[in-house]
Amino acid sequence: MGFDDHQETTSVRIPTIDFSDVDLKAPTDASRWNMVRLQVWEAVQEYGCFQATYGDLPQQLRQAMDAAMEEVFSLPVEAKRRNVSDKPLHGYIGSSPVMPLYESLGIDDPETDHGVQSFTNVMWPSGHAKFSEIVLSFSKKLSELDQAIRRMLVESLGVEKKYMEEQLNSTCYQLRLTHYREPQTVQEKKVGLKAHVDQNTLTILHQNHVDGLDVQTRDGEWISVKFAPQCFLVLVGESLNAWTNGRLQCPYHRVMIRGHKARLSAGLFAIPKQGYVVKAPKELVDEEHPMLFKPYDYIDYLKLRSKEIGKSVESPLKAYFGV
Ligand SMILES: O=C(O)CCC(=O)C(=O)O
Ligand SMILES: [Fe+2]
Repeated sequence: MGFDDHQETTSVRIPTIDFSDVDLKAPTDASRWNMVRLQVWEAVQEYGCFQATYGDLPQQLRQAMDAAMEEVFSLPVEAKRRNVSDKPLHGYIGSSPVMPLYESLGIDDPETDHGVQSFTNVMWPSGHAKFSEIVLSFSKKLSELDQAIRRMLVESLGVEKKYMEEQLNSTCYQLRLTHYREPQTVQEKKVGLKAHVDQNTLTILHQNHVDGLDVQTRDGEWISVKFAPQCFLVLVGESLNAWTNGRLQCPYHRVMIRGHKARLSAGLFAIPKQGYVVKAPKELVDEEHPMLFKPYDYIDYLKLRSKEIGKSVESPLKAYFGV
């Protein structure tokens, strides 16, 4: 599982859930909210992911985001290297010998003016208001979807009275922009991004028109995700797997570049805040569900992981913090 980057994919489809008529901020139609909540709950238990149809984020904004990504990735590498962060793995990543097609940039706090401005000013010292505006609107919309999905999950676990605030306030965001250039030679490996589980809480991914993301099922089969036009892919990460004491899957996924077109993706990552210790509520630990992980500091975990980038470990969180 997880290690074999060349195994064939199957035609099973991961579920698509329609958020279009769901009132995300203050649900007025409880029956619609509850119905979608159930679909979300079933999908994350079985697959740890689903596609979300989310018309509140207009197609135009997605296209603007694609154009903005093209523009930022076409900057000289010296400019991109100025994207640094004090958090491990949060800045520019590129020119890796094991993943030659992969290049990514990270924007911390992308749903705030301040976060976006700092990134934009680093990339374009004389400013780029249009870029900032697109990234900010895009991230704000996706963060609303993230909050609604996590509210649904906490309610489904039945711990909303005591832990809703904690769960929703435990995270900050990063927007990670990724460019996978087209393979230039037949010898060049087609692995865009090696199989991995996300370490953060929840990830919501957008891509340009080029597919390439594969997700692994519990049985070890790879599903090729065919993004529908209005869809985003929502993925559970290890921190949410740990917080729910293993009730949700956090699936392995990878990117394979199969054609001759560059792929772009923008993922909103909900990430445990600095200093937050990930620990399952005691209500989610019992005889039937013994505690799976020791409480851990997310940033400490990232530091450990960043030392072994490119290495495959089957259950990395378990290896470090398994009980
Ligand atoms: O580019 C993608 O679609 C996936 C990116 C991803 O899995 C990651 O950055 O963790
Ligand atoms: Fe990922």
